[in-house]
Amino acid sequence: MRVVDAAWQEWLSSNVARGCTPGSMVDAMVQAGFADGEARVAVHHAFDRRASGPAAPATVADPATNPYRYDAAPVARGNLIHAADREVRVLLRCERPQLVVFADVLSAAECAELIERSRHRLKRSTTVNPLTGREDVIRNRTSEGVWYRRGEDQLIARVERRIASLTNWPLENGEGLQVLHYGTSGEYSPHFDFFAPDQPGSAVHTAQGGQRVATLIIYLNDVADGGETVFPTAGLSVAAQAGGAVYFRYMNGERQLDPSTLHGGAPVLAGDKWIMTKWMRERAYG
Ligand SMILES: O=C(O)CCC(=O)C(=O)O
Ligand SMILES: [Fe+2]
Repeated sequence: MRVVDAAWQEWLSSNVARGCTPGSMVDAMVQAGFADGEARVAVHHAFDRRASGPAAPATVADPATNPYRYDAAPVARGNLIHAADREVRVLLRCERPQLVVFADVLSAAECAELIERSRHRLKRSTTVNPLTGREDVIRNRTSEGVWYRRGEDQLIARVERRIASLTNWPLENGEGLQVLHYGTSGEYSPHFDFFAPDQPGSAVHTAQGGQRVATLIIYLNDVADGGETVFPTAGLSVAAQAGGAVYFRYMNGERQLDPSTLHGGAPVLAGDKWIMTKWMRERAYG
């Protein structure tokens, strides 16, 4: 008979913090050799502990006074990651900021289908107003987008399962996928994907699912010139190549937010650019 030792306690609290469901945790413990009743009690207590202590407030790290501590990212190690139904190649890993570039997340046919089905649904993109929390159309984000509900159809559901496996983050913690289109000269100036903790408008967005913790941007076409995803603080840019993707993680287990994940979409200099983005939350979303 197994006992809930310190290592299991640690496992329980980190899975509660990651937003796992009680059922999936009980199943995992039973598979590891715990009796069903015992697993249920341990999981129940782990959720109680979280309910009794408020989570530390999220804070933006400061390189001078409070540097970001890089804990282990959930993405698996290795050069090839088995992501549900597809083998995905790793092209580059960066530790500071925590970033991984992938090839072949989507097939050419999947990219083409996602572009075609999005083309007629596009709307001018908005940006969250940090003061009000409302979505505003602003000049520094010249793109058009469409949101897909989670699991909206078979293709979206399959891609979401693949992304959850690739990023090793629960599917339920993901926002709906967003497809974005930039025409020639379209761009998105540098910004953070997390909600600024000190801005009153952020509470509206974090009320459900908590903070954003990581982003996966998938490129749906090859951009003829320009349109890289740029990380100005890190001095890094990722070229848009159909089926490839960039993952970056900006919140650690202590709820620090990494300012070196500042990023944007560089102006498209020739042709157009299509991307699909998955934002991941601390807890179940939607
Ligand atoms: O267009 C890009 O490469 C970046 C897009 C982005 O940062 C976003 O949608 O949040
Ligand atoms: Fe972004």
